[in-house]
Amino acid sequence: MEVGFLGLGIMGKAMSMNLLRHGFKVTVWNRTLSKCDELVEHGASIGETPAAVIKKCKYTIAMLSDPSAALSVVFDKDGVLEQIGNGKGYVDMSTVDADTSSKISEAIKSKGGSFLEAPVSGSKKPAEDGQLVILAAGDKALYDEVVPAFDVLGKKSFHLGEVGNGAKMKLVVNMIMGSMMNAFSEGLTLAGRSGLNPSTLLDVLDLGAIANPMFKMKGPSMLKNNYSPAFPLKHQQKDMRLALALGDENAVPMPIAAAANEAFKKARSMGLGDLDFSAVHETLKKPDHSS
Ligand SMILES: NC(=O)C1=CN([C@@H]2O[C@H](COP(=O)(O)OP(=O)(O)OC[C@H]3O[C@@H](n4cnc5c(N)ncnc54)[C@H](OP(=O)(O)O)[C@@H]3O)[C@@H](O)[C@H]2O)C=CC1
Ligand SMILES: O=CCCC(=O)O
Repeated sequence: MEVGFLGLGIMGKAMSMNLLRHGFKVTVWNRTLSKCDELVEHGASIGETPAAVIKKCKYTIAMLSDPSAALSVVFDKDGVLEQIGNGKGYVDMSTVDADTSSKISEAIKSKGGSFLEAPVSGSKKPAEDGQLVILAAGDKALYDEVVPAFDVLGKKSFHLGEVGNGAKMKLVVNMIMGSMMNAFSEGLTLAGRSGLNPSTLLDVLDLGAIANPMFKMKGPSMLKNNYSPAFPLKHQQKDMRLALALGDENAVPMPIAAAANEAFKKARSMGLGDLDFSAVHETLKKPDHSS
């Protein structure tokens, strides 16, 4: 199967590498074109623009940072819309809001192409290992056609109905995750400041009812102040912002998510946006008055 891939950031690189490893022919494009080189070393071809990738491939996947990137790649000069048409499918796996996804869907369909949104749960390691959870919605015929790619990228894929449902599901999941990360950070800090060993807290948590893979994976590196990015904090804050907007639309009070969003904003203001989202932990540290 031949696929195009637009966006080779942390996730896009791991996902396209995985497709290549499983025998897919992959044509890649990235805004910073030099990021294509490593993929080419592993057998990928390069498309000079998103339009060139769409022209070459029957199916194209996108994995871009945010709504403005997702819209730009479709609507701008040399973008997806210039070459999409009958018999071509576009699968946007970026995390965006339902409105953005619907705008892209309408534009693609108006040119005769088919569209699927398919954001994912799971981070860098699951992307490398093909263990993502795929939250697809939109054209069911396209979904059925790209299942072989989803089977390589993920451990499970859902088709959630009409366009927008995948985006909403993803935002709800990440809203919960961002709130949990803040509670976890507060707990680690409280343990340390009140004279407990935070490492022992990790062991206790892991044996109880709130044990989860995120605490287990992130806890030890947070205690070492290691925030090497798997899921960049700026993207987590974008997801909190979009989830809060969904809460506004539906009149759902979300005081916990709102507080978590403020903490992620504070972390961004401290210059931590490109670090892992667990760097929100740094917002709780005492300022250093030693100098
Ligand atoms: N990292 C993670 O754990 C997960 C991330 N996600 C979501 O997946 C998406 C990608 O995340 P991730 O790979 O971590 O992000 P990165 O920041 O690593 O990569 C972002 C990608 O978007 C591209 N991009 C940004 N702005 C534009 C633009 N205006 N026009 C064209 N391309 C642009 C970047 O290009 P360039 O290289 O030129 O900057 C890069 O390829 C996001 O929506 C994120 O929320 C979902 C699940 C997990
Ligand atoms: O959007 C990012 C999700 C990260 C994860 O599910 O571990």
